[in-house]
Amino acid sequence: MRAVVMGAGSWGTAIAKVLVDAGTETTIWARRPELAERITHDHANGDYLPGITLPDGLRATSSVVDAVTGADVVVCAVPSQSLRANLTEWMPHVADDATFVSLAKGVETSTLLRMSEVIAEVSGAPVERVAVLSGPNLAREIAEGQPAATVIACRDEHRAQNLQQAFNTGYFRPYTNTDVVGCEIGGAVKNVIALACGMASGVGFGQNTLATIITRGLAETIRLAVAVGAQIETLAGLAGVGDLVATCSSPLSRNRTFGAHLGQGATMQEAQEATHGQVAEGVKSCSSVRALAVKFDVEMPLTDAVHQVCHSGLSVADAVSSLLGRRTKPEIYD
Ligand SMILES: NC(=O)c1ccc[n+]([C@@H]2O[C@H](COP(=O)([O-])OP(=O)(O)OC[C@H]3O[C@@H](n4cnc5c(N)ncnc54)[C@H](O)[C@@H]3O)[C@@H](O)[C@H]2O)c1
Ligand SMILES: O=P(O)(O)OC[C@H](O)CO
Repeated sequence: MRAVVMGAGSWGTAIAKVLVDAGTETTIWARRPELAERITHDHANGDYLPGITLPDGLRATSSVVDAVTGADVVVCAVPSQSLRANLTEWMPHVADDATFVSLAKGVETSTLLRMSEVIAEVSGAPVERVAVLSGPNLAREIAEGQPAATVIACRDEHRAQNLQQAFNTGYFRPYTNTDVVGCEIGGAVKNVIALACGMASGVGFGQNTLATIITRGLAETIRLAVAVGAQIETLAGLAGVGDLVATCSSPLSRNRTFGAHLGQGATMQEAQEATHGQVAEGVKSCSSVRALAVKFDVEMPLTDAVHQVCHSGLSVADAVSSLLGRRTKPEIYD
């Protein structure tokens, strides 16, 4: 199996290292030629993963044709909102029977499509050739070889099992799942909930508040996921609660960090600047997740609040008051 990782940011680079460590022949595509050079010659990607030594076996290129030609597995490692444009550019060079793996955690704002749906639409591939990799996987920890597990979801179980072998190392353990919808909704919504946790910690609230946001965030994630067609068990797994806890708790999370700046009183622009323009997917996906909730008639108060803070100028303090001022209700309802 020959894999190509399209995108040499934090997660693309870490997952390319995983693939090589798993014994899979791997190329990584970087947009900038100088970055491809550095990965090839210095075995480093200091912009995204400073201090990490990449394996000698990892080949890097900035040529799309060179990267994609002959690849059996195309790993899509660019941000959600730019996946469509990037993939459109790559497609003329992708093999007819290639398998796609999406790493992106988001919902397209212009169409409300999940990333696997965007890939199927742009590539014309049947959904059985599109997989998703998602779990509690902060790139830096994986690149350091810290133990973690993930989920590889594909409607074609046999394809998921082949991918499982291609990504399996002594420190990175993939489980298979056929519930692509559950994994994708879990991955997209946890970024929004991590923004809320960041806001709370930025304000100075403690663990009770964070646990409340994580738990109620999981409740609204499950409501949406099930409405869209997911299995509830998936949300109790690595791509649901696992990723939610990791992202909401870790200072390494870009979404949580972005939210923390807002909680400390920064404007959106100041938060962007403070996080050096790094991609916090939830900032855009809170709009598309909220729109999906409206479409499926699902109540998502935390997502609503994050959306209003990020896009309607609501202050974090007013968002807190409005969340706590809602009518009281049972913990469990449909
Ligand atoms: N970083 C993590 O810990 C992590 C872990 C799991 C999943 N993810 C998900 O993986 C996806 C990629 O994340 P990442 O951390 O590698 O992001 P990143 O910002 O570190 O890197 C993004 C890569 O995409 C490239 N790119 C191509 N077109 C782009 C465009 N139009 N705008 C911006 N970048 C463009 C960039 O050059 C860069 O190489 C995201 O959806 C993220 O949610 C990230
Ligand atoms: O840094 P974040 O917030 O994009 O989160 C990274 C990963 O998705 C964690 O699994």
